[in-house]
Amino acid sequence: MSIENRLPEAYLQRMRRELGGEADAYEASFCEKPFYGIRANTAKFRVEDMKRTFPGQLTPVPWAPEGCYYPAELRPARHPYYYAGLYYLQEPSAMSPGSVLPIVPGDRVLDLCGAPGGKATQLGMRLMGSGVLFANDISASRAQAMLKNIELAGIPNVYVTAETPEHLAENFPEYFDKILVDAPCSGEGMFRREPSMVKDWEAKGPAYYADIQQQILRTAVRMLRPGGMLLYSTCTFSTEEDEENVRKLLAQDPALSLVPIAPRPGFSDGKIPGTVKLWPHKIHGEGHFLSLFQKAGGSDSKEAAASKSAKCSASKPGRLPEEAAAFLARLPEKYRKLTFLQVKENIYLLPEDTALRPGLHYLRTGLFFGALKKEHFTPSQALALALSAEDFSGKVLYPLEDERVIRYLKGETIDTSGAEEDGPDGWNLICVDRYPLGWAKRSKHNLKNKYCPGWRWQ
Ligand SMILES: C[S@@+](CC[C@H](N)C(=O)[O-])C[C@H]1O[C@@H](n2cnc3c(N)ncnc32)[C@H](O)[C@@H]1O
Repeated sequence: MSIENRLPEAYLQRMRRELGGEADAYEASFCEKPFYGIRANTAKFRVEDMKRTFPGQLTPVPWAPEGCYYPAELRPARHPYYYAGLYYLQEPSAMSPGSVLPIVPGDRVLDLCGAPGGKATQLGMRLMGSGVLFANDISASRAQAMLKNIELAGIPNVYVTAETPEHLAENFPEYFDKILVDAPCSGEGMFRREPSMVKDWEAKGPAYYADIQQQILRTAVRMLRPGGMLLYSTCTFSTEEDEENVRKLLAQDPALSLVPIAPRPGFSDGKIPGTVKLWPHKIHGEGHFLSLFQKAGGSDSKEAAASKSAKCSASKPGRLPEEAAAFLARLPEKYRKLTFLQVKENIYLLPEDTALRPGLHYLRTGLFFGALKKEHFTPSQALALALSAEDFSGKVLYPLEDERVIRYLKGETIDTSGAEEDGPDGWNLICVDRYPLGWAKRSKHNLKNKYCPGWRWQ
């Protein structure tokens, strides 16, 4: 199909005007096939191990140290390591915002427009279990999809909410150290990969999104602590949505300054120095825009922000029911010292920052530890993926090539009679190599499958 038939006339005219001598290269990029990206979950799995898993098949994404390209025929989602949450499949350019925002363990991080969670899982992994990730999306159904990705990635220190930015801001004034606003946009950078975005562009256009983005950004800034940093990204090229929004935000809030993003291979300058554009005709990836801000006044420390919000923290919990307490006693100390929250039969282990606020729509409050049914405790799928094999004494380690790995992922009961891994009855963590997949309950010579039914290998 010709480029004129694929893209709206008004869009083509604008791009030809703006890109000048590069317009032909931009249009020619629509003949290329999309690029596929895989990002190591470095909280569990090193990039070198990922490369060894797919020998000779992965090549580095130049701007994202944890990212690689893979050939379409590889199908890494049909591999048991995918079910162990060891990597995430992500469009290569979409790896840039989560890699540029300078997250350090211990940070309070907000991903305000987070679903389906590509960047949220990246931010969460960079926290390495310390600090807290708030993963939010205005849409509850999209936030639900994000929750699954976060659980699969094994991120324990997380709150997942489905909230308006305004409602969050009322509850978390100047609370976060780092905020990502990966805003809804007109999607021009995705036209090659997702032609359906073209229809949305024709129906709404950049101006519609620019207003929403400005509103989201202003609200996000209210939640940024003095000294904190905010990354604003879109997957569009329109100046109205990108640089104009940067200018408006800087003009309306004197406390904000633009932090120049350090050059990386593949990064081109935006129209404002220090901002970044990724262009599909210059890189192997789709279009993106990035800008980084800092709020003045870093003297207001994290501790001060903590005391400001301490009055809203969770109330002191009661005692854990006996079976759940016995199970918790088998976990490492870092889990045992967490505050727990029981909501009906479900028990959650709250991040050190017990940032619960009444009236917010939480889909997840911390690590889902497990459920109690008639006093009996069942550990959760999320807990299995947050643990490492060393964290739990009762476990079965199957090598990758063992056919029982796929049988376990399909939900089958595994007969262990005569097998050397027979052990005491009770809960066992089933692992592929040394990476947890889920739970099974051993009874005599059977491992009764407790793998989450919705997650099964199809
Ligand atoms: C570009 S997508 C985010 C992609 C996501 N960051 C990722 O990497 O997977 C934008 C998201 O913003 C959400 N959204 C739209 N309007 C919003 C608003 N006013 N506040 C918060 N999120 C919003 C949409 O539901 C959508 O999931």
